[in-house]
Amino acid sequence: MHRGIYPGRFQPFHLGHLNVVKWGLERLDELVILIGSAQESHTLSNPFTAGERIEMIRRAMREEGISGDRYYLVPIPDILMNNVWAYHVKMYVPSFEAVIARNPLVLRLFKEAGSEILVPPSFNREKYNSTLIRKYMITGEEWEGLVPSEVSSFIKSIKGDERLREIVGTDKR
Ligand SMILES: Nc1ncnc2c1ncn2[C@@H]1O[C@H](COP(=O)(O)OP(=O)(O)OP(=O)(O)O)[C@@H](O)[C@H]1O
Ligand SMILES: NC(=O)c1ccc[n+]([C@@H]2O[C@H](COP(=O)(O)O)[C@@H](O)[C@H]2O)c1
Repeated sequence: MHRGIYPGRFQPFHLGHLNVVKWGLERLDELVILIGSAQESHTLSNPFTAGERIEMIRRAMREEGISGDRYYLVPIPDILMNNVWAYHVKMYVPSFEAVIARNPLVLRLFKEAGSEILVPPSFNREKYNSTLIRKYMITGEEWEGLVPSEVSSFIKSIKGDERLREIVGTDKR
């Protein structure tokens, strides 16, 4: 069994993330999708709760035909000590050998903790990045095509784009 973890904030989960998951599952038997900053929600950088992120990712996996036997979803709150974060993560997830990331801090911390490092390619990063998607939700530009369709319908069902506009004060109601 070759298992890996894929940490991210997934605010929201987009098509770049989905491509990374598929890339990871071609190389690993199982993937733990680690929902980081799980304590965060209702802010400009982190509008969605951990529970909402779990739901959007599960729907995206189902839409893509990825079996629940191949992945876990584990939310983990941040801690104040980077030096022990990799060990903190190990306490909450099934045992793993590999880490998938492009985030330099995440790569550094797991390299120091002795994990195997897998760096995926950048999948259309200029389009597929959550900061841009959150910006489009605020300005009203088309963001729906940048996320799996199950993610856009879920976000609309919870009025997530409206929440973001209210948080930044651009919603005029
Ligand atoms: N389009 C992409 N292609 C490949 N890797 C990606 C892509 N987008 C994000 N990643 C990687 O996935 C991991 C989790 O990403 P994260 O949840 O921070 O998304 P993000 O789009 O970078 O979000 P934000 O803009 O809010 O920081 C990180 O290692 C990040 O580098
Ligand atoms: N000290 C810590 O708690 C610590 C350290 C490094 C990364 N993380 C988390 O890992 C996740 C990494 O994901 P991103 O690549 O989306 O930033 C984030 O949620 C980040 O906060 C936490």
